[in-house]
Amino acid sequence: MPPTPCSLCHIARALVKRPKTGQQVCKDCFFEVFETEVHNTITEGKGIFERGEKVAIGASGGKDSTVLAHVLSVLNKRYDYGLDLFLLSIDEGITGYRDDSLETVKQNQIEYGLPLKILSYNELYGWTMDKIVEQVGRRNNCTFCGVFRRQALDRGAAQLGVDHIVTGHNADDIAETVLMNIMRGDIARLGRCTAVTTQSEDTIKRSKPFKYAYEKEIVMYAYFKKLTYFSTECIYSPDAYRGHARVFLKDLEAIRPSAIVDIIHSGESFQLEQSVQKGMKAMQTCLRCGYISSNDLCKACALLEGLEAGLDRSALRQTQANSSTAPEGHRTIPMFERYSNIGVSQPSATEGIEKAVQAIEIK
Ligand SMILES: Nc1ncnc2c1ncn2[C@@H]1O[C@H](COP(=O)(O)OP(=O)(O)OP(=O)(O)O)[C@@H](O)[C@H]1O
Repeated sequence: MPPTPCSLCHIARALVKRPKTGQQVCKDCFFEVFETEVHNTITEGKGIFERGEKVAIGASGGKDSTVLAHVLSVLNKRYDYGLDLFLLSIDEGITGYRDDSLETVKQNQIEYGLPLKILSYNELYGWTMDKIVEQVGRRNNCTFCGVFRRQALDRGAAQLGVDHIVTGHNADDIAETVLMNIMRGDIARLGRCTAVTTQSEDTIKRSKPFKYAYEKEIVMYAYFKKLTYFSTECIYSPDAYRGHARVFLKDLEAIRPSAIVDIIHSGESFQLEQSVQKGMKAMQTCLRCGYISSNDLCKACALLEGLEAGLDRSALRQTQANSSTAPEGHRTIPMFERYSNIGVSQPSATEGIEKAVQAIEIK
């Protein structure tokens, strides 16, 4: 049988069947179409970047963020976005996992010529995930890790003086999140989980340029480009609830590959009713560390208090009666400095409270 020609250039031999569209394409056309789709996500509407912006790529050493670092470097040059790119890695303190993947990031730093900053949970919170798992067990550890990482990325970005963080969340991740938010009835998160860029008051802008990139295509891209990435799963138990959504999504994808993008489109079409929006809490700054929070204590400080008190589950159930200072001898996260490198002063905790009060005041 003669070889199938590429359905895009019609010249070279088709070597891959695109998981997203079923098109049979040659390697070069696959690279081009993959990169162009990411470029389209980046430039759609008024675009996610501004010229001259300093952008931190959340780099875990895994396939998604490695491909993101590579593709962003390529597109930044090809389309002259004018971005100043950095790699930002969070060391969660997971022996035999993150220490190995960080070695991959260090290699990427050399390959892509991008400056790298590594910030650890240990220096920020005084805890490693190894220590946390020792105390709380494996069951709830993903909650701690997710909350701590989110804040650690913001703090790392502030230290780098960047205004924008991009992560390698892909189409599969986003479709899973839509499903999870529906299953949990988390309407507020459902309303914002499909946005390419999110930014609330006084938080660093975050974007997901791989919003429409299928995980399978990211793996194919990394494989054909021979990129160096770390492919081991986290050694601690995965998020069980997300695991169910993932299995369900993979089953749907096997029957109908467009299921992933269809679920994202469904998520995009949800609109929050005004009554839901009104019920959402105003933001203030955490009384213990100054990080943006909808309660007196941010989630990370509430979790730390739980850890310090030797409890495992108390933390997410924040009480409004929290004290404003850490108990004696207990660790406080260094005060959050949103603008540490660019000389703009950060609002004080009281200013944060005043702002929150103003936000809910009926005038
Ligand atoms: N330790 C970390 N340091 C910096 N960024 C991270 C870290 N962990 C995750 N991220 C960012 O969050 C994104 C989603 O993380 P997730 O834990 O879902 O990993 P993933 O889907 O396996 O991604 P990857 O293949 O990049 O590890 C990553 O692509 C990366 O941009």
